[in-house]
Formats: sequence, C-alpha cells, structure tokens
Amino acid sequence: MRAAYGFDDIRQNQELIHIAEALILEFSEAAIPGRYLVNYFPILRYVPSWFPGAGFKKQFKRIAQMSFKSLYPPFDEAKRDVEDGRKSSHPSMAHSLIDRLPEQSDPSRAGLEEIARSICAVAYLAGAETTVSSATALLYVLASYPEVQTKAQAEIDAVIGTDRLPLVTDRRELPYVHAIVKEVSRWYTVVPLGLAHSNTEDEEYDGYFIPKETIVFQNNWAIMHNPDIFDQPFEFIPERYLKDGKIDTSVPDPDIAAFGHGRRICPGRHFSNDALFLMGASLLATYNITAPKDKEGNVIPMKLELRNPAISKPLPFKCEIRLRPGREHLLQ
Ligand code: HEM
Repeated sequence: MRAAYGFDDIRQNQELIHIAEALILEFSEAAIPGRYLVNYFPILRYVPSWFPGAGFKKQFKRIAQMSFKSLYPPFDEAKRDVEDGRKSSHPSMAHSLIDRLPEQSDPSRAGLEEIARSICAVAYLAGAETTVSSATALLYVLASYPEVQTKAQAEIDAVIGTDRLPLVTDRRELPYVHAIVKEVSRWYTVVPLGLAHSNTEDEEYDGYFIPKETIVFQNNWAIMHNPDIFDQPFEFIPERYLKDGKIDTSVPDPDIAAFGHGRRICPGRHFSNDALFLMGASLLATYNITAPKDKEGNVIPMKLELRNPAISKPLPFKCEIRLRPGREHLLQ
C-alpha cells in the first residue's frame, strides 16, 4: 500500500487491504488450470448465470466488483492527497505517476490516468500476496532450520555489527543471507504453474506439435525441484549458491523460473527480491525465530500446509519470535 499509493496508515487502509486480499484469493482460485467447464466448452460463456454449470458467471461478477473497488478508491484517494498538497513520508508509484499527468484539459489525460490507475492496482495486487507468501515461507524456514539462522546471524553480526539494520546495498557483503533469499524462491515456489500463456503461431518443441493458441502452463515447481539441476531439491540448502564465500554465478538462479518466463516475466521480481532480502536480513539482525514448544519445553514439529495451488499461500503456523539480547535499539 505504501509503495503503490503512499498510504502510511495501515489501519486506515485496512478495508482496501482486505478487498485486495479477497480479490487475489478469488483470482488465484479462478486461475487453477481447467477449473471451470467453460474452459473446455467456451460456448458456455453465452448461457445465463442461472443455467446449470454457469456458476462461474456469478463468481466473475463478484471478482469484477472487487476489482473495481481495488482500482478506483485507493487511486482516487492518492489523487486527493496530491491535489490537497498532502505529502506521504515515502515515495509511491501513484504520487509520481499523478505528478506527471498532463492538465485536466489535455485530451490525453483520461487515457493516461486510466493507465496510471491500472499500473498502481496491478502492482499492489500482483505484488502483495506473492511477496507475503515468500516472506511467510522465509519465517517457516528460519524456525525449522536453526543452523541456517545461526550462520546468517553470524554473517550479519560480523559484517554489519549491531549499530544499525542491514540495507539492500549490503547484499554483496552478505552472501549467505542473499543465498537464503534465493533458496526460499526455489524451495517454496509461490506460483508453481506460472500463469497461462498461449502461442500465437503453430510450434514444434522437443518433438511435440503445439497448435496455435494452445494454453501453455509452465511447471516452475518441477524446474525448481529437478534433482538434475538442484541436488537434494526438497532440502533447504543456501550453501548450494555459494563458492569461496561468494555467490556462485554458475549455479542456476531460481529467478529463471520463479517469476515466469518470456516477455510477460514478472516485472516486480527485483522489487520483491529486495523486499525479501531486507525483511530477512532485518529479522535476523533483530530476532531469534524458533519452532514452538509445549509446556514441558519440547519442540513441537512444524508443518507447512498450503492454501490454493495456483498462487500458493502458507496456512497460518505457530513459531516463536523473540528479540535478540541487546537489539532493542534496532526497533526504534
Ligand atoms: C515472491 C514474489 C512474486 C512472485 C513469485 C511473482 C511471480 C509472478 C509470475 C510467475 C508471474 C507470471 C509471469 C508469466 O506470465 O510468465 C508474474 C506476473 C506479474 N507480476 Fe509478479 N511475482 C512476485 C512479486 C511481484 C511484485 C512485487 C510485483 C509488483 C510490484 C509484481 C507484478 C507483476 C505483474 C504486473 C505481473 C504481470 C506481468 C505481465 O503479464 O505482463 N509481482 N509474477
């Protein structure tokens, strides 16, 4: 919300956040390959919504209404902020795009405003839930692999010290933390089958004929868990990206598939990688994250369960997050 619209007050914008969350949830259910009969029998798009098998029409109407609410109110509010001279304490996409719009009287204004509005909404909608899913998986990993956490904290303490939080510009000096972020992207593939693509021409690939306009999904999950590419693919091993204390560029980067492919590849991948690095490094500098314990102090085994296979989101799990001794000042 802050990066897209410059809104600082999370409570004030809770409704917008809830609508966006609900919209992404509905969208990711609708995006499950072959989810609707109409995918197989396109003629069904012409039947009325009360017709058996046409329940998808009601769902899409609901999605369209939520989409409208995500598109207009936040952008209009950002516009009012700019018009009334209210400045956010952080830069945002909406503010910089609105600043650059031509005068109301300019004939191109309406079209450009439409584009700016859509850019902000899609950035928030496509970026928020996906990055939150990765961030949640990162928490799970840190709690489940204490040895990874200890190594990363030792690196941060040695390079950054305890006076400040890590910055994105520290990434080169924090290869182990960088490798953790890469490994989260691989190990927990947020969009396992990518988004549907379609070929504009007849194609032949690896001996298979793919007729024009075939719907093509990419099995990103399988690429990320292919033992020929990543040894012991189901284990969380940041070390696989490291050689001589540096990122080993000969190891395939999970970005080759985690963010899709071709010209529609995720444009938010750098933003998301930066956000995840900052979150991971700041958490590690400040907190210890551990598996939950029962009353007798025994560790309760953790389990990562997922909701929705299209845009995969971890279901809530318990873990303990405690401030590291002597790090209180980092919270101010
Ligand atoms: C962990 C975080 C993220 C993951 C795993 C992810 C993954 C993806 C994937 C798999 C696609 C489909 C690409 C394709 O069609 O091949 C996509 C598209 C897209 N993503 Fe992301 N994404 C993430 C974060 C973000 C962020 C932070 C933003 C914006 C700030 C963003 C904006 C977009 C947009 C606008 C598209 C549509 C691009 C197009 O169709 O031309 N994403 N993303």
